[in-house]
Amino acid sequence: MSFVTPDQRRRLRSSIPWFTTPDQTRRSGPAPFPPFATPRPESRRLDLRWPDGGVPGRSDRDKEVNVQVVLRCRPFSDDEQRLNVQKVIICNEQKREVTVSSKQVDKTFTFDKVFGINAQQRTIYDSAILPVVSEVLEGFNCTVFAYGQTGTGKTYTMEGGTKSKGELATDAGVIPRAVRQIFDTLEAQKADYSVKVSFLELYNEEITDLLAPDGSTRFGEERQRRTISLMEDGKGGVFVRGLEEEVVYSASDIYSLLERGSAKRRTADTLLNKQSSRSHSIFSITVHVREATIGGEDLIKCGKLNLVDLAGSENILRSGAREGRAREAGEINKSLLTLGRVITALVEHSGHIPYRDSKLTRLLRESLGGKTKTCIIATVSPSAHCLEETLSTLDYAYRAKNIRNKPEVNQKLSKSVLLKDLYLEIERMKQDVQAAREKNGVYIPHDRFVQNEAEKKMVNERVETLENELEQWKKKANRFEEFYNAEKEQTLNLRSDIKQCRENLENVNRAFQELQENHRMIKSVVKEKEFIISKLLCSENSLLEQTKELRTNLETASEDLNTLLSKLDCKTKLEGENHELVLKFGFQLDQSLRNLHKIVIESVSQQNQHFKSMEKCISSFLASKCEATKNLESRIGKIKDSYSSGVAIMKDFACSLQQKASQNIEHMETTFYAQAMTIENFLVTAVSEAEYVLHDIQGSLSEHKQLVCFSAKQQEEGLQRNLVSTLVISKTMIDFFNDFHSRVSRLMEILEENHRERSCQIANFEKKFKDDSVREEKEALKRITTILANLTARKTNMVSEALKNMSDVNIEDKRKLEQEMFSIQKVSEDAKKEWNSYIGKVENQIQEDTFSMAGARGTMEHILQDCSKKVDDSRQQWKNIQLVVGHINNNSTTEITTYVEQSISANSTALEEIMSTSMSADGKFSDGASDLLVGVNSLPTNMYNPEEARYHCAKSGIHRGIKGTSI
Ligand SMILES: Nc1ncnc2c1ncn2[C@@H]1O[C@H](COP(=O)(O)OP(=O)(O)OP(=O)(O)O)[C@@H](O)[C@H]1O
Repeated sequence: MSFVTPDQRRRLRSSIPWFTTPDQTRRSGPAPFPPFATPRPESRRLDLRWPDGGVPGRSDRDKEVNVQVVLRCRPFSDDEQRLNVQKVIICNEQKREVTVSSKQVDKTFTFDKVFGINAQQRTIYDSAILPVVSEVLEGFNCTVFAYGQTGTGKTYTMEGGTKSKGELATDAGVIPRAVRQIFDTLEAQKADYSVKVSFLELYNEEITDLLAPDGSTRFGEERQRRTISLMEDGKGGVFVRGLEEEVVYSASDIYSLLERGSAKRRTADTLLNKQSSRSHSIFSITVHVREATIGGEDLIKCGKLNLVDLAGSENILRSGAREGRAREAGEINKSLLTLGRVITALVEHSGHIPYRDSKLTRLLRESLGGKTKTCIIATVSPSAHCLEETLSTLDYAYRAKNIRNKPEVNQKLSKSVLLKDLYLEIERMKQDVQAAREKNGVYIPHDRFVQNEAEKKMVNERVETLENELEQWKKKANRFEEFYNAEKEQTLNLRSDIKQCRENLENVNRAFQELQENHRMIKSVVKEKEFIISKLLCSENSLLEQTKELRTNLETASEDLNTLLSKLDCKTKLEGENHELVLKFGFQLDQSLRNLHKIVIESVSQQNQHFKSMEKCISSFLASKCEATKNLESRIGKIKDSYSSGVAIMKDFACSLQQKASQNIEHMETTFYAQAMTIENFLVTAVSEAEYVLHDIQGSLSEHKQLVCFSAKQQEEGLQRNLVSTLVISKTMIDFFNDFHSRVSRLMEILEENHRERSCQIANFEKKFKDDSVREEKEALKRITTILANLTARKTNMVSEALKNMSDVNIEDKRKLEQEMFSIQKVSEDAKKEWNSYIGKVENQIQEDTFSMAGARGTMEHILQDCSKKVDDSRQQWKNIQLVVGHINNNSTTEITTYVEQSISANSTALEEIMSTSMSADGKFSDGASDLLVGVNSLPTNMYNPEEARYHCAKSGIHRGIKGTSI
């Protein structure tokens, strides 16, 4: 291999992949790697080795690491000191905490490292950046970027204060220190290496090459500011087409390039920073290190360090930016905003990360969530004036801590591939030189060239845009395809799951429906029972009401009866009064008769006197007088007879009335007694019937209760059985899984053991091989030709022996694995069998349960029918009772009314009879009295002779009768 010497230093113009691995570089453009340019041409064996001695290991690939975030607080500027600005930032480097403390806020943030105002550049570099640069030399791609408000020391941190080409100044920043570390390490390792650098600026979304040659030609300025384009590499990465990489041979080379590039950076004087960077800059150092392998072929290890100095976020008002500067600041803020959105999306694991929204995020894509190791240096000001921006920076940085990258070691390249690329590049350059020398290229006027260039640029841009779009579409299509496939797979899985679920659901639904049905039935039965009971209670209540009503009616009837009895009493009283009246009348009559008798005696005595005086005179008239007396006597007898007959009639009538009334009362009493008895009997019957019905209902209820209890018990038993079987099966499953787990862990142990054994064997083999190689090399020096054959044979034997051993081990492993698999299969089979038996058991159980439930349902239906029939019967009975009670009530009312009416009419008839009898007696009496008066009056008063009358009386016996009456 021929190395290029320092005097062959030249610029390599290439299409440089951005933040990508060398294999991607190879694909993207011709001859991307410089020849090895170590200023020590002698070839040496390298001491540098990959940790795993080869391609990056699986563990490397899978390992995710968080983005490291370092916070730095700058000291007060002179102006701030002069104005005595309040300090709001307190840094605790030990605790790695930074506290923002002011009147408005008091907030503490923790970072991976925290550096206060007194932190030196060297301290920061040694503790935060040095490990990162070491990783670059191990073959990783690493990025360090500074982020913060304008004027907080990003450029100071990255580049440093004073620039010196020789020794590092104390305030030298990250870039010069990293360059120094890289060269020092490589030199110390005496490695064959090549280092190249690039320096680009991103200003207003345009990329310019800061290392492009100065305006040596008249188109210099134009070339200097010529924008270059960012291209997609088709594998998710980007590369900057036309960015020049400068091969460097020493640290001082880089310093001068850095100085040159920095001088070209767009800066401006703002209120917050006298030399404020108005663009983002990316300084990249790519290191290639050659290392020899066992096979003798050289491999090239590659690492890349990207040092990013972002333009400061700024408050346009406070930075005093106007017009162009304000637009510029707007662009800066926009790209930083996109960076913020990317960080947020990464932290929140959003499906879409908006990398494509700005060129800055496209360039930093691999550093944020990619395969690069990243360290962010967040810079803040201690000043209270910057509180808002400081908080925003701290929030931003704090969120960025959660971004996880998957760093991967770059794949090593073989020397031959590298050489091929270099030859191609040399060939292309030769052709260029030849064309220039022979002047057989294309020569056109400058204006046309500028025009053509402009057109080319436009076309390029258009192509780039179209390529981007195409790439995007392709990506989208891929995404959709992936999504479609995933969806398809998921749909299939889901379908089978759904099928399974449906089956399960159907089973569960069936069981649930059955249970629901049973529950519903039981509920309805209970409801019906409740309804029946409530109805019975209602009817009982209404019966009680009716009974009460009946009692009230009876009471009313008995009151009526009492009234009737009192009326009868009245009537009896009236009759008594009548009797008294009759007696009085008889007494008065007697009195009258006595009076009459007296009068008659007086008359007789007078007549006797007359008789005596006129005995002689009226003796002639005695005959007539005797006749008249006889008539009178007969009339008096008649009156006496009629009077006594009247009294007897009255007495008979009163007796008959008395008899009738007592008969009536007796009749009524018997009727009422009979009615009361009927009602009582009826009530007794009704109550006994009701009791019977209630007893029946209670019986059926208790029957139901028993049945429900029985079915519940049966269900409980079934569930218990299910539970037991579930427990058994779960225990079996747990046992199975435990067994499975123990077997798997045993398998793992065996595998690990095998792995260890194999590693051990390999290491032994390697060691042995090395020892043998050294020994054999020594021997080979002596007996190169003869021993070479033996050596080869021995090596072959050794290799075959080792291979045999390995294959034996493999066979053994396979056997063990097969054994384990067999046992696992057996366990699975057992589990399957148990599961099937369990399913059978469960099915039988369910069938039994279903059968018993059907039986219970039939019985319940039967009982319900009985119950409803009984309820109908009882309803009918109660209706009958109602009718009978109504009938009895009506009858008794009618009978009582009739009796009362009859009694009233009988009473009135009796009264009428009494009246008529009394009147007829009166008439007869008055007739007799008048007759008597007439007879008395008809007697001759002048001829009355008492002697004659006495004579006549004596003759007729009247005198005796009168005397007897008076006695
Ligand atoms: N840690 C520090 N020690 C001493 N001086 C510092 C420190 N940090 C920053 N400075 C000074 O502060 C000023 C602004 O720093 P610098 O230009 O690096 O800020 P910046 O963040 O890059 O600003 P911008 O975003 O505007 O470019 C400089 O004069 C610099 O020397």
